[in-house]
Amino acid sequence: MKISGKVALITGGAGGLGKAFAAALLRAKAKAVCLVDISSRGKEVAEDLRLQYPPSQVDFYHCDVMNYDLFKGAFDFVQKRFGAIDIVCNNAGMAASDHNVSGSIRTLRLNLEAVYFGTKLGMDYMDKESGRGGVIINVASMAAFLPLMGSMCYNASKAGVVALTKSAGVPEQYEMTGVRVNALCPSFTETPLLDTSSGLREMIAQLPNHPIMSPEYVAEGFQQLVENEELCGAVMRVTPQKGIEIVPNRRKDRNSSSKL
Ligand SMILES: NC(=O)C1=CN([C@@H]2O[C@H](COP(=O)(O)OP(=O)(O)OC[C@H]3O[C@@H](n4cnc5c(N)ncnc54)[C@H](O)[C@@H]3O)[C@@H](O)[C@H]2O)C=CC1
Ligand SMILES: CC/C=C\CC(=O)/C=C/C=C\C=C\C=C\[C@@H](O)[C@@H](O)C/C=C\CCC(=O)O
Repeated sequence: MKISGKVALITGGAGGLGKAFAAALLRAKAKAVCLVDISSRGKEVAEDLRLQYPPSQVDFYHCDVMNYDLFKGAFDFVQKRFGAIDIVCNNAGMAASDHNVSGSIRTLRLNLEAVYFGTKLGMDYMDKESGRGGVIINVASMAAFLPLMGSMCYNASKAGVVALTKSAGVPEQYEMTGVRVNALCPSFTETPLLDTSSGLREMIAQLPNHPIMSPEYVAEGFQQLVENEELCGAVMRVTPQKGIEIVPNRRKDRNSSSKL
């Protein structure tokens, strides 16, 4: 998809990766980006981006994406204001350690349930019937494949996002909807999330050859998932060791008559 002139909705847009994704779209001349976040910090982030990237429009919509009706309100707002939605990024996320039961349940709800809401809403608003097609990027993590110790629900939520995305992005579905759905799986990235779990930075520092990536580098992968029309149901890993790579899709190696 050519980004120029397009309209995007990014959840968790007040945070590290969400802001970097918004900036990447704005540099590529998106018409408008709406940052959807529970933190009122999003207002200043939107203001900052608006000043940096005229004449693109940048809005902030305050919303808890774990509430389906409130989240739908964000889609209605963007649709009404700009006439269409082309790009949805389900990025809002959190991490809690295993001993924190309520935090772990909230992690599953925000990182997986709300990504389901955003994927369903993205399809409802962008499919060929109500919209003009589009692309959904769901932010998972390398933790989907290489679990972080002490973060069962975080790891499970991210593995769930990968499975959910592959399901939503099967080619047969894309033919009907015109909406591509892809997953982005970064390794450790320099954002405020790394300061929410005690001892996490120390643990990362002890890993051999494990530099923390910049949000701007991860945003390069994000931009490829938006732009490359070949990618649907794709899972992209972004790591300092291997760079930006697409996880091979086994379906392609199978007999073409198989639906599995
Ligand atoms: N930083 C890292 O090392 C990695 C992060 N990720 C994923 O990237 C995504 C973005 O995280 P970061 O930018 O790193 O963290 P962050 O903490 O900077 O950003 C998360 C954003 O989500 C927002 N948010 C939290 N609860 C919300 C809710 N109920 N409704 C709406 N917004 C809500 C926060 O206010 C915040 O702005 C997350 O899904 C995270 O799991 C994946 C791999 C590595
Ligand atoms: C608690 C939340 C904290 C951080 C956010 C997050 O999502 C962290 C990611 C966790 C795991 C990252 C693992 C990263 C591994 C890579 O850097 C490489 O070591 C892996 C490279 C290739 C993989 C080879 C393979 O498949 O085995």
